[in-house]
Amino acid sequence: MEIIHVSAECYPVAKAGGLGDVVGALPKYQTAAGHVSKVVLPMYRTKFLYEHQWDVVHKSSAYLANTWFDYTIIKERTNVLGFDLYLVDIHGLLDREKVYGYDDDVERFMSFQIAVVDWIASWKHHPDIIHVHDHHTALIPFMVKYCYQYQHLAGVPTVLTIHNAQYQGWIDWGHSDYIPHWDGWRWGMLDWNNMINPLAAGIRSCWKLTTVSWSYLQEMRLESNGLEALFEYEKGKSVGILNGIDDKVWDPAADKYLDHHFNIDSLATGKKANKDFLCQEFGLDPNKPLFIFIGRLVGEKAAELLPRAIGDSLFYINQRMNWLVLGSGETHIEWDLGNMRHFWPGVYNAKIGYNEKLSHQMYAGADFLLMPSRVEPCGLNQMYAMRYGTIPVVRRTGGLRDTVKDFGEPGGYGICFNQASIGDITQAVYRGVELYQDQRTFDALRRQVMELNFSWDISAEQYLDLYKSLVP
Ligand SMILES: Nc1ncnc2c1ncn2[C@@H]1O[C@H](COP(=O)(O)OP(=O)(O)O[C@H]2O[C@H](CO)[C@@H](O)[C@H](O)[C@H]2O)[C@@H](O)[C@H]1O
Repeated sequence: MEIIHVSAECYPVAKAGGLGDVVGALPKYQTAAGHVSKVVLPMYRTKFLYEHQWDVVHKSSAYLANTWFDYTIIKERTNVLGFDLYLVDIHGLLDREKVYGYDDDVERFMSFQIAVVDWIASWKHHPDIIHVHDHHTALIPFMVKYCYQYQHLAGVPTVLTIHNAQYQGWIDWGHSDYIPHWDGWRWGMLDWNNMINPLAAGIRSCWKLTTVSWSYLQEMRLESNGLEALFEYEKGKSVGILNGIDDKVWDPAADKYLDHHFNIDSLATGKKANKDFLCQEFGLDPNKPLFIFIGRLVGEKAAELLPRAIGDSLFYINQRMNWLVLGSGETHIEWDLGNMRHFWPGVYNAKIGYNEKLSHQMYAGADFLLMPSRVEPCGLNQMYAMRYGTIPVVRRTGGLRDTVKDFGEPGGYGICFNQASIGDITQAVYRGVELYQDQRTFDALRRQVMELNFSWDISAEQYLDLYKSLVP
């Protein structure tokens, strides 16, 4: 089967969060299973671009409204990632250093999608599946169905995976001409609350809709930033498939970012060596349990609760733990978390920014990982943490609910709580501190989480079954 993934991110080419991890891993597993899985993403100016060799495979032009733009498709020469990787170069629009965050993001991702469809439309054959991810690529299912010039692609099955329904890519109706000439009777497929809503258009136009956990699929019908009724309406074509993790990249026995490798047999010494390193680097106490947070500092992750929750847990639990935070996001949260370093020297530290290497070192060296998320479609951090013998402390929501079971329940191994509140977080931290004192139980749980299998093998199979149901 030939599958084309179209995405804004793909690790290690360009990653801003979990989307990059998924698109960097799933195609690898699909290719290993004997399929042709291709990834197409914008050509940003990233390190990966300059460190690899590329061949030009297609050059053409298209319109964005009344503006004619040239695009070039280049392909990585050696298949270094384990699948075919294509980048779309649109000079002046896509060739920037960051993935998102520019004033013209609408124009950037619109022209990217047009170029991708225009390129696929020029092929002599049709791919079996076009698989798009999140709102940046969600207009593609609409375009192949309803844009006159791409009508011959209308029979190609499209799958939309929603990694995060909070962001929908809203476009003003004044820019409806950004979409190549389309069947005007279909305006209702694009509209949601008097705006063009690319995510809503993708949900309506795609053949199958998937989300990255079963629980998130249910939750979206109740809370999805305005699209609740649509998810309810389209439930017949919706499926929840839990993300996996790339167990080659995330392997404590071979992780290229770690100085001290370990496996389940050397868990105690390996974790200690990594923890000692972190504590030394960040001026923390290696004899106390180390709690970490890694992620985007935004409301969805309940990140604005962190300063109070960390402060309260240090105060009320008598500084019987250390904290290390890695993240970037809203400025006031960054500022609060950075500033706290002066109040809690020796037990708290934070690195504000994005740092892939440090994130691996933290999963390896920590005792507990906190995820108090308000919304968590799947969550990868908790799975990475467990693979590195770190106990997850999570709010019961979305994929966190599906992957972590409280150690108080039969067969459980993590710490779970219900509310994204200071009280619930502090209480959960207290349970962690107490658990750490009971070294036998704590060690047994660390072994248990390391043995859990979150590999992509199972989920990749589920995607293939879904594709097969669409291909004649
Ligand atoms: N400052 C920083 N420095 C280094 N690394 C950092 C970092 N901040 C985040 N990361 C990394 O980014 C990834 C975050 O992945 P998540 O899945 O937890 O969240 P995200 O909300 O981005 O993804 C969305 O898509 C994914 C994929 O489907 C869903 O799992 C998730 O629930 C959904 O919100 C992890 O690899 C993490 O280590």
